[in-house]
Amino acid sequence: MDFSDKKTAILGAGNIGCSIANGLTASDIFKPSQQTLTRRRTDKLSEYTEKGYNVTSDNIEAVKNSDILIACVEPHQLDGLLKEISSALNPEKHLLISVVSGAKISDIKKNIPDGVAVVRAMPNTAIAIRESMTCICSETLDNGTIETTKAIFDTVGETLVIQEEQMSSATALVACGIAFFLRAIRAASQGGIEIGFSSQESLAMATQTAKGAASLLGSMKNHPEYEIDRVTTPKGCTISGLNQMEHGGFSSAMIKGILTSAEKAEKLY
Ligand SMILES: NC(=O)C1=CN([C@@H]2O[C@H](COP(=O)(O)OP(=O)(O)OC[C@H]3O[C@@H](n4cnc5c(N)ncnc54)[C@H](OP(=O)(O)O)[C@@H]3O)[C@@H](O)[C@H]2O)C=CC1
Ligand SMILES: O=C(O)[C@@H]1CCC=N1
Repeated sequence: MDFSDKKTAILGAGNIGCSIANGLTASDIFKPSQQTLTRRRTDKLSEYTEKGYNVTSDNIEAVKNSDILIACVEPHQLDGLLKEISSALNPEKHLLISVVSGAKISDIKKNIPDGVAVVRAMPNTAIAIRESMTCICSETLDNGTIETTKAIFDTVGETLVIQEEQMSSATALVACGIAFFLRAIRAASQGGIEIGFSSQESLAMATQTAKGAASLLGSMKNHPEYEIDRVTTPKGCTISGLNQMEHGGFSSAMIKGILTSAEKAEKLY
């Protein structure tokens, strides 16, 4: 899909908003000059002004100058943003993509004019380096909005179209998930320090090992346990370490954390 004559507005350019902007620029699908970033404290976006993005605190101006709007404010800020931009929304022109956790399409539609296309997307911060997993949903699958949204997010990682009922689960597994795996890498590097590596060495070793594990699954398409079986030499040290981790609740802690995050995501808006 060609977006060369389209413009985007990231409404609420904080952590995920700026990550999306960086990813879209890295993918070359939108140049910085095609992207407007908004937030109230625009001084915090000076590096983006320098890179050629349009930066403003005026959401209405951003909406009027753009085709694809990506709402990236915190859940409690969403209604205020939508009420503010409502009069500038044009059903013939705009596609509104919300990455806001917990806010359903029906919630969003209450605050905007009839006919404006609304899609929800749930990316993660690895979108900045085009390695996101992004889950997408819309009310209807036949109006082209999913295709457009997918075409955009396909350039910055993998995408999966899901039912809206699964969106809070996707938030936990995909969006929060980045933090969970980062914590696992930190724990591994702390273990590495205890067995004799410097902090720097240990983090580099844990990071590359985690990357290798993820790439193995991505390339070989095997189940993790199949790849684990190839590491656990009988009577060896890997199975001793794995079993010790399971006695400490490793898998259980990850599963319970994901359940807790999914429950919280459902209640965020
Ligand atoms: N962080 C993540 O990894 C992910 C977050 N999400 C969702 O994305 C949303 C944003 O999260 P996150 O980036 O972490 O939060 P941040 O607080 O970092 O970003 C929100 C931004 O919105 C700006 N903002 C608030 N009100 C307005 C307004 N009226 N007009 C314009 N800008 C406004 C804030 O800046 P200022 O105060 O200067 O206006 C801030 O920079 C949340 O709904 C979250 O659930 C989804 C997926 C992943
Ligand atoms: O922590 C949060 O609520 C947001 C949603 C997913 C990632 N960050």
